[in-house]
Amino acid sequence: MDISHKLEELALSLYRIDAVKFGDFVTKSGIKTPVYFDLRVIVSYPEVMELISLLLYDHAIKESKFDHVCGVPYTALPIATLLSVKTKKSMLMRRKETKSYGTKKAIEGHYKQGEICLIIEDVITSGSSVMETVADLKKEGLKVEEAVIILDREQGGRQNLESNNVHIKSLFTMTELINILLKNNKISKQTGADVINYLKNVQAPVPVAEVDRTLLPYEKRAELTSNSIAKRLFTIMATKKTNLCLSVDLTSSTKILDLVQKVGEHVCLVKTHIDIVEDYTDNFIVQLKELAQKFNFLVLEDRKYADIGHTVSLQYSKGLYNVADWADCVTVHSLPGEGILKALNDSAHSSRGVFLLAEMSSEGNLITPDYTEATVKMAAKYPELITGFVCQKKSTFKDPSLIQLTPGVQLESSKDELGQVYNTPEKVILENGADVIVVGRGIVSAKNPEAQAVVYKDTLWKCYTKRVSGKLE
Ligand SMILES: O=c1ccn([C@@H]2O[C@H](COP(=O)(O)O)[C@@H](O)[C@H]2O)c(=O)[nH]1
Repeated sequence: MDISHKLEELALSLYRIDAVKFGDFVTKSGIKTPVYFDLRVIVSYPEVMELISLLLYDHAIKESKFDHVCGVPYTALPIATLLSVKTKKSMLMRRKETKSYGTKKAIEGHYKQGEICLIIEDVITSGSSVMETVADLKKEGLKVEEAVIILDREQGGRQNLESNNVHIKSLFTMTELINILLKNNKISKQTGADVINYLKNVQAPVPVAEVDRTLLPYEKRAELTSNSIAKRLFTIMATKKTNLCLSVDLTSSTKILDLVQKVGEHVCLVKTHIDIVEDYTDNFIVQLKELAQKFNFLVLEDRKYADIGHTVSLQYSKGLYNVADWADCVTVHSLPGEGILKALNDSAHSSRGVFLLAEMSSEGNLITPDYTEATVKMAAKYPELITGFVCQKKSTFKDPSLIQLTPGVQLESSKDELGQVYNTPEKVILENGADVIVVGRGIVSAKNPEAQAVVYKDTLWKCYTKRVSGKLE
């Protein structure tokens, strides 16, 4: 087969069926782009599916050694199916949805530990979707050495994956595809130039050490992170225009569900202390997760794990509460050392995250600046696990891909009788760098919690927009 001729045929087919579009688009995380790929449409064109599988086979996988293929959900699933049939290698399927409370596996299909799985994907941008699939396969003891891709958007995905020891073969880079369309007069020189300029801009690395993370909008920070929960949380905040986390510190499951039903639309995150719920049942979690889906918020279990790794892995995934099954993220102390992160990294589903406690809001707490610094250093080794820090100061960390979760917030500065220190929204967002703001009793104990949640939401969002627009006094 004349590969370059066939690749040209595929590029033109993708253009013809509208899998490649040019114009003013906004990505899921709010970034403007002049080109958009939607390869979901290929399932309506069997001749294009056939050409893709032929090219992937001939160009990318004929020489590869593997026991299974696994498509990244969802667009790549039918392509993986065709390649499984063509290569006579079995297919594995990764569930993208959260497991339904302990019954379903993340990877479906028959396999043995140590076998090699080849990944199939349609388009890579940062490579994070491929990495999520790789992480789940590796947790099952499978080896993943290679991913074959139709289109590489040249936005860091190849480098990210190669640095995680996943070798990439793609049919096209974005530049190669644009050049074919230009050569065949499908797009104007101006459109081609717009795409190339866009690529130059997005490829310019963000100098992490120099950037002031607090001036970047959540949309941009969603693009920078490799942590799947941080990406979702940044995106939810940008979409729902709220950075309010409700700390639902009530002891009755009915009261919790009732409050969350009322304020769910105003929050990006609901924080639980599951061990204070007096009438806990699995059905309570089912209902909480239904509300999370309905109102598009994530759930943080503020368990503040602080034991040796082995014990924490049991506390996290066993026992009455089975936190690993339902909490999108959990809080963890760094005090016991790295073993606690190793344990969670091994037992956590790839779409789970950790907020590490680097500072606390309570008066007289024993955390020192050295402890905080060591905590931040420890987190850097686990980028896929760490969503951010529970902390109080802007200077605690620099990385814009991580989230600052700040508790101890009420509309007026004050203290409670047990040493909790409250700062105002202005102080924590504009001065202290908070990204997600935890409010408990400020809402829960209000006469009208729903109305008070709206007041907090609006005040907090106003401070954030002031911060990113650079209009700081
Ligand atoms: O340093 C910390 C870490 C966690 N928390 C938790 O946040 C909420 C705050 O509730 P309020 O009613 O707004 O005081 C609570 O669940 C704490 O466990 C914190 O306060 N400080």
